[in-house]
Amino acid sequence: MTPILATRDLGLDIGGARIVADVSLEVREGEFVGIIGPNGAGKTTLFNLLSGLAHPTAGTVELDGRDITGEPPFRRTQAGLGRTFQVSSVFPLLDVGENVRLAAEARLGGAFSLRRRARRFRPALDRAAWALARVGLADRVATPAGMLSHGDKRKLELAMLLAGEPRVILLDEPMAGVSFEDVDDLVALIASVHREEGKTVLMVEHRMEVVVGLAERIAVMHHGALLAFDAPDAVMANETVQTAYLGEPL
Ligand SMILES: Nc1ncnc2c1ncn2[C@@H]1O[C@H](COP(=O)(O)OP(=O)(O)OP(=O)(O)O)[C@@H](O)[C@H]1O
Repeated sequence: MTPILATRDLGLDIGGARIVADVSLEVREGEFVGIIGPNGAGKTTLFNLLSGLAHPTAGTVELDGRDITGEPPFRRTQAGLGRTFQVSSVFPLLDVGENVRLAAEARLGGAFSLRRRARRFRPALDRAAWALARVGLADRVATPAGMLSHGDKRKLELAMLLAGEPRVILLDEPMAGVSFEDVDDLVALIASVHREEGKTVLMVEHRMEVVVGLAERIAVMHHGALLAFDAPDAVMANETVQTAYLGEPL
């Protein structure tokens, strides 16, 4: 079966430095892939290459078997590739509902408009309402996004992503900055989005215990290269991976 997302010998050199090197991976439709690796391993850069924010100096990116390497980010979003960022990307002064509506409108191809009358763009509103309910924020619709807790901001970002109806979602450290007591809640939400909405998920996450609990396969990056890409048990038993982490417990 054609992988839903694939990279072939993907590489990025900047000023002679090898940031991403020869990364070839195939992700199956509906799969949950965790991406781990030490700071500076190239995980976010890989996401930038997948989402079109960075252009590779070698190799290709394919979505549904189609080469999208030369396509800009918005075309990839329209083709079903959505992502979140390591740093929260909500509009803090807009309320929760407006944040999600703008995300839904962007996907439906409407021009951004905060003043658009509701009835003129019903589909975006409906989709936004569905996405907010899906992440459990329906009762916060009128709250300015900047006033949400970190955990709820992450849920809002997930709602903004879901409003765009992606088939593949790239989550860049979705638990970053979230307080300890909110992590379980967010992990459960991400797991249910994967399971119940049938989304293909790639998630960068530092905490190994979180990745192992969610991912069907784990990609380990080190110095820009893919060190291993396998089931969690196999990755944890992999000597090269253990050596790369210099004895850090995985
Ligand atoms: N545009 C750029 N110019 C120069 N160096 C860059 C650029 N983008 C990334 N790098 C470098 O490439 C390396 C990989 O960065 P990247 O942010 O992808 O790592 P990461 O695995 O996501 O790290 P972290 O876990 O800290 O977020 C880092 O050393 C970074 O400084």
